[in-house]
Amino acid sequence: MIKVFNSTAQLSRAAAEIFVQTAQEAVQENGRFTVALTGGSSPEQLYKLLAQPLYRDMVPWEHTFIFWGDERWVKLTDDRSNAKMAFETLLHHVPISKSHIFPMWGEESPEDFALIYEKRLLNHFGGATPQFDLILLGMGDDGHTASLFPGTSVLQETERCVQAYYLEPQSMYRITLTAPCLTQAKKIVFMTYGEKKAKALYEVLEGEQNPTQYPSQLVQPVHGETIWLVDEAAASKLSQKG
Ligand SMILES: O=C(O)[C@H](O)[C@@H](O)[C@H](O)[C@H](O)COP(=O)(O)O
Repeated sequence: MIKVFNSTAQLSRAAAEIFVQTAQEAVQENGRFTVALTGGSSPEQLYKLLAQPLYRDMVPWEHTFIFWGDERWVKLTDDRSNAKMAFETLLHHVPISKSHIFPMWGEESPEDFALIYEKRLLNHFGGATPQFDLILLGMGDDGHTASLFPGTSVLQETERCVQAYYLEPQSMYRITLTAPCLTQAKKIVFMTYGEKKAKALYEVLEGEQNPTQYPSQLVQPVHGETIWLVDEAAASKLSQKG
């Protein structure tokens, strides 16, 4: 499903409403809400909205569990950290227990921590395949999502749920949920806006199947649904506009 908005404010409000509704339904059905946050700049408005009383007071934070879809392998105090951004815009401002928040970073090596995070996920899901109630994602102007970047070997992963690898172009380690893990989600929401994303969004949604070049194409939920929240600029090359 693709929803096109004429402003990022409207797009972020729609994302906040989906977050609240999904959280309430998950807690009603299963007693808890497990969500993976995205990094980058696209979700910042959403996180700030969720920290405002209007939305904050509708989320069952005491039954909410926060993971991440990916992370840059930098300290949590580093401005490039996805977790730092989420704490500053959202998590420091809502009544959620620190024991319910699982930053995707540790003192171990990135490869060792990927194994630790994977075990943490499996424990959270009782040893079964992790199935998030909601995964928030962004998309880069090259069509990457989470830290699934074009042409990287992590795109071929079929078993592991979490992988860490050195991303040459950015000269940094990245750690990410893999495609097999993302596709198990019950609901995936992409937030993508800006003219710079238009070509990649067209290629991902309407172009040839080419997930190595456009990794966002890998995110096809097995059981769940994908909702693309986009603005008019990003949707400018699409024929089908929701
Ligand atoms: O760690 C990250 O950078 C994100 O997880 C990444 O996948 C992001 O969602 C896209 O790069 C889009 O980034 P923007 O929202 O800043 O355009």
